[in-house]
Amino acid sequence: MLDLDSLWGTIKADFEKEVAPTAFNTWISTADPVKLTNNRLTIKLPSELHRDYWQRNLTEPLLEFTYAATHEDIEPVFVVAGDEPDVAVPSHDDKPVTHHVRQDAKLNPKYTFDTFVIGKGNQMAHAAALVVSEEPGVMYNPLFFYGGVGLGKTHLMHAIGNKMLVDDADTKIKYVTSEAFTNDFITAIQSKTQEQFREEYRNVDLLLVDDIQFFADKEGTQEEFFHTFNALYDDGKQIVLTSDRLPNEIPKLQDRLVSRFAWGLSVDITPPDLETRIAILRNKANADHIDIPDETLGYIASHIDSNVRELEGALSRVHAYSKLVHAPITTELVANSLKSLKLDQHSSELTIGVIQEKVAKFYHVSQADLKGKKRMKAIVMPRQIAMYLARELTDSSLPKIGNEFGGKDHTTVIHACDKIADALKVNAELRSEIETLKTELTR
Ligand SMILES: Nc1ncnc2c1ncn2[C@@H]1O[C@H](COP(=O)(O)OP(=O)(O)OP(=O)(O)O)[C@@H](O)[C@H]1O
Repeated sequence: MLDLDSLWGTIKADFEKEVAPTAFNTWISTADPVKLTNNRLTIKLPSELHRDYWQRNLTEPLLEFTYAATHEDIEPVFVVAGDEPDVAVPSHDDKPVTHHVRQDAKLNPKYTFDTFVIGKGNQMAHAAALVVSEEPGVMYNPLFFYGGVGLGKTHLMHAIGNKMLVDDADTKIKYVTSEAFTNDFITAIQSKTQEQFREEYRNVDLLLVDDIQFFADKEGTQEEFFHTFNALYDDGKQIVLTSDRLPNEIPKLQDRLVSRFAWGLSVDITPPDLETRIAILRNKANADHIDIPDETLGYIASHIDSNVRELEGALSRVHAYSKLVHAPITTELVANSLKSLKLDQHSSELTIGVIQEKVAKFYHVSQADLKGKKRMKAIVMPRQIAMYLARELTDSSLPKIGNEFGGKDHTTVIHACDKIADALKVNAELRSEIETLKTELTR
């Protein structure tokens, strides 16, 4: 995330291109960004009139510009100079304790239970999250969410934290991705501040670690995490983890971690069905004040069935497009612009069969061999490449991919993907072959 000054510099430059010079001097130059915390950007304005103007006319472009600069949803908070005690930039000494806590937590305020749409694929995960937020450290510890990308694992994780903060603003929460944990740990070693690191990670009521599949292969980090886990667990503190797969499917994850993760509850999230996708779109449209008929929401939802992130992106593009062409959103408008709205890139157009055909031809093997059981290298490698590409380029689940390769188990697919991912790191020739295949397949 950019710092406040750089972010504001980018926003101002964007506004400068967008509005007339007089308007720029009147409204933009007089605005003073005072803080950026928890995805809330506080902007101090000289008068009520300025605030009204920003709220009515400048919020929409501001949201667009902040999103373009940060790839995050930043909520603007407008305060009028002199009105608001919170306006002054607090010195480190007078910051309320809760600010430290919230800032550390780095929770997205929009990821709450209220904004989460419950459907068949996430019902169980939602229920478990709710229980944990009400009675942390008691029932399901650790709580482990797993499933494909963009299906709401992070959202639910933050919802637990946000709920706990509502119940008690002093709750100490730490949210990190496994990569951030690893980086913090390495920095601590380099700067000899391990004590501080431990203090920071073990002195919390709730620890949220996202995407722990990236702990694979990281021996030292796993060791440290093991001790962090034990310290928190023994203290009755809640731990919530997410991953794209079950702990025992994460390669090179120490057995003692796998077994500890199994102490609590592991629950998967699967892609939403059509009704849930429509409900998610409806919620998002309402939240963002986008005027769109139900029929059109249904139309979009039927085109995007991969994940919720894609779904939200599609709605934003449709919204931006309707503003660009100064036309209300209708099914006709969307249907006529499928290409420019990137809604026709339905990933199911690229089937696993097509990938198999292309890979077989490229490596001079038969498609039947790719689906078969032969173990010689000349066949195993193309088979693994085809599985890898199926995982990368389609939205098919692991079991579905396994199925299309002659009924193989999903762990075989995971193994193949990991093998190729590892080989790609060291094998330049393979990198170029896969690039060529990808280009041909996505053309
Ligand atoms: N059921 C839902 N209701 C409302 N919004 C949802 C739901 N599921 C996901 N989303 C939204 O979809 C987007 C992607 O979700 P999220 O980041 O939680 O996915 P994820 O499973 O953590 O993916 P990744 O593995 O890529 O990190 C977020 O904006 C989130 O708010």
